[in-house]
Amino acid sequence: MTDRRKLAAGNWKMNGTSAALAEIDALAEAHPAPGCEVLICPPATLIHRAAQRAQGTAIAIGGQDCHHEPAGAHTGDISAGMLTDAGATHVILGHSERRADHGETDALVRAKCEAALGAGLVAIVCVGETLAEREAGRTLDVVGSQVTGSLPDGATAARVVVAYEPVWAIGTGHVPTVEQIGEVHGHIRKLLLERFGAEGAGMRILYGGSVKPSNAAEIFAVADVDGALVGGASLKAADFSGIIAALEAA
Ligand SMILES: O=C(CO)COP(=O)(O)O
Repeated sequence: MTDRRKLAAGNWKMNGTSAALAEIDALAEAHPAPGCEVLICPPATLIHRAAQRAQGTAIAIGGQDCHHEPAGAHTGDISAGMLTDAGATHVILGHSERRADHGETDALVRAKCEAALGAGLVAIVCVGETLAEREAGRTLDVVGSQVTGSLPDGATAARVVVAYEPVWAIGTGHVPTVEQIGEVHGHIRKLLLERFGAEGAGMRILYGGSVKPSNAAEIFAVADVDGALVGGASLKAADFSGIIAALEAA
């Protein structure tokens, strides 16, 4: 058995100003010694202050994207080194919203992942099919090629996490069945094992898409689900707390 430490990751997306930092305080108070890793990825404007607030707590702070180059003429972008400088330890890469809104390809996500690893960050690489792709029976092909194309050769269990987020489940309240989640997570695990061997056995695979306190326990009971990447339900400490509790109990 490979020991994979479970991870509850919150993706605040483009939500939150200064007042939202109080949620981090509340979360830290509710979980002084959680039985899983807890990560909050606030918008870039809050990373530095969030990291300061989280100091001395069990909560890690991450970014939601980084550029693939270390510095240069890239207006509006943020490098991996800037994230670590601001206090981040993790970064989400290749989220479907970035793939859709910013045209991010697997090759670009892979380059970003290399940059993140080079800066000492843990990279959470997102993959997932659209509804049309699922209905066409292409889910495993699509997710498989995203995993293959987005992960760099040097990926290790300690530094790379995969997040399976079906696009049609994000923010919709629609959740795949536990069988569907298990099928995709099992396929991702097989690909990771084939390519990375023991490192692939140790890599965490998170599920994301409409995870709530009410459905978290049944999702966490699925084989090869090592935690969650949570959007809406991570914005309020009370909701995220319920998901953390379900993961601790899993
Ligand atoms: O995209 C997600 C996390 O990255 C999931 O978002 P929701 O939890 O709001 O569906």
